[in-house]
Amino acid sequence: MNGAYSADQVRAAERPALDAGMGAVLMSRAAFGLAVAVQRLIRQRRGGLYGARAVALVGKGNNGGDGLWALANLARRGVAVSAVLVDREAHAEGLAALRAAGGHVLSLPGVPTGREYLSFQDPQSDRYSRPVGVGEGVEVCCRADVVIDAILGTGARGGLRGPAASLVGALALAQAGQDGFPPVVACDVPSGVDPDTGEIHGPVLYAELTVTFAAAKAALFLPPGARCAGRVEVVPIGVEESLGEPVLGRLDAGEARALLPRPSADGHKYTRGVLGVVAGSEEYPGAALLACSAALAAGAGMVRYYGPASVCAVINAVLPEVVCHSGTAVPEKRLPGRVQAWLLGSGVSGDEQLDRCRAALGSGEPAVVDAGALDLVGPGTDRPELILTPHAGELALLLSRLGTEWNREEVEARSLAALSEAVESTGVTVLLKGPQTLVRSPGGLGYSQADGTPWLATAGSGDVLAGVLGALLAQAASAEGADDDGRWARVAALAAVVHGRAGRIASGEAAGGVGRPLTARDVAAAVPLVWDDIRTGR
Ligand SMILES: NC(=O)C1=CN([C@@H]2O[C@H](COP(=O)(O)OP(=O)(O)OC[C@H]3O[C@@H](n4cnc5c(N)ncnc54)[C@H](OP(=O)(O)O)[C@@H]3O)[C@@H](O)[C@H]2O)[C@@H](O)CC1
Ligand SMILES: [K+]
Repeated sequence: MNGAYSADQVRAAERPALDAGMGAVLMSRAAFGLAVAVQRLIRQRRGGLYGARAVALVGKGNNGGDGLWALANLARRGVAVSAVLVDREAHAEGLAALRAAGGHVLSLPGVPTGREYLSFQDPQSDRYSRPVGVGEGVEVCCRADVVIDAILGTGARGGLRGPAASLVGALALAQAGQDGFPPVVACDVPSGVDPDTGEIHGPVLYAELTVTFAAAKAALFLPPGARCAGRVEVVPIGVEESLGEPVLGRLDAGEARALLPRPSADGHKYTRGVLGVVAGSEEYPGAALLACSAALAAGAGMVRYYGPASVCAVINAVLPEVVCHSGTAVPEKRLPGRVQAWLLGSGVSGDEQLDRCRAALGSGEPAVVDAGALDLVGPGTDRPELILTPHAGELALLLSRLGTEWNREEVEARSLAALSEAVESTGVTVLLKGPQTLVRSPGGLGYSQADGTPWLATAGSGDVLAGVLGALLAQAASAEGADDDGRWARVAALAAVVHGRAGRIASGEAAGGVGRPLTARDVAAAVPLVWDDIRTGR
């Protein structure tokens, strides 16, 4: 499985090698991997390295050291390279290597440029670094073929400060406003992003590629930081065996393939999982239709629908496979018919549907709790088999109801903290919808999935996800074994994979296209194709 690790975990894994005096070896492996990735990018853009220009923004620590060594490597291959020093110190050996390879050294205002600075780095040198203002720093970057962001890595605490913040702030404006801004390659993590939480404090550059060492850092899996990271490439540096368990997992195609349910030869519709759906309302019948079609498409053995007679009529006109029950819920009584799992809340409104949701929740089976039913889950519920599926705004409302004031923007800015608080307060599993879908349950590993496409942000898409998750939950609940702490989070992560991939199929991206608009119905229709698509392991 792909996993993401905290800065402390990576530091601990590096410790034995550092104690054995291998720090320089680790850095040379990291810098070499970074240089190779940058060369590849330059070749894609210009065909060759000759005449190309690379600039690195260089901080005071080892992240800056990686950038300096990578520039030295690029200089030896004919690339014209410059380092822009943004702090009062720089990695001494890296700086010496860059100078020896013929690289230029520029420093920002507030960064010493005179002999006292150089004497700290290189007592023999009579060369001064050239002072540049923020404006010239921006121009130098804009003329480059690639900008390497090597200001802060796993040693970052808080956002960029001082000269670095001024330069990155100005570059971020240029990047936002200028089509021809060169691609940015982030060294280990985008500077300004907290490596453990993905939170962004202050200015930050959007990278096309992040080259990260030993393993992905948690920030590369967590919004909003992950959105600044672009594509992520992991460069092994020889400490990977010591990393231990990741803090966040990501199901890859192979694992998703192994987890996707398949019917057994002697199975029947009941052993394949019966899903009870309380969704939609007279006001929003479409949510019920989408949820039921997605559940059928994701392989539920049978779908029972519970709701108003008018919605039952709509469903049966389009989906004759669904067994509909229009009776109202009697307090304290089970809804009729056996099910292995529930999908509750998508598009529900009115007391009748909420009573049905309450009755279903009281029955003890696992359930997807979406939209209108989220209000039914309170503090200390302590049922990991309930999977809540809020978006950022709904999670903010849930947390506020549980006792801490949050708004949507705060959830988006601190998504891991928000998710963790919801899980800890309620004791249920939570799937936070978004470009990176985050999942956590009270026990076991959390997940971050990024399988979809921006085209999925369309009305009804959440109802389809809820239907897929409901069907997978019913199938997981009726399957033998796999009764471990992590099963609920794993099912939720798998649903995110299926939904995301169905979106990429419906948008044409899975077949190599550039993407096209889709409807939630298109996504539901593409769900069964995921079983084939995932077999190719792409
Ligand atoms: N260890 C190894 O063997 C290997 C490490 N590798 C590489 O090293 C990177 C980690 O290096 P690192 O530990 O030197 O930290 P790094 O991120 O460069 O920060 C440096 C200093 O910046 C400062 N600082 C902090 N926050 C700040 C802020 N907001 N604004 C301004 N300054 C701030 C803070 O100093 P302080 O301010 O506390 O004096 C901090 O000490 C890692 O990401 C990878 O790229 C690879 O080569 C593989 C081998
Ligand atoms: K960086």
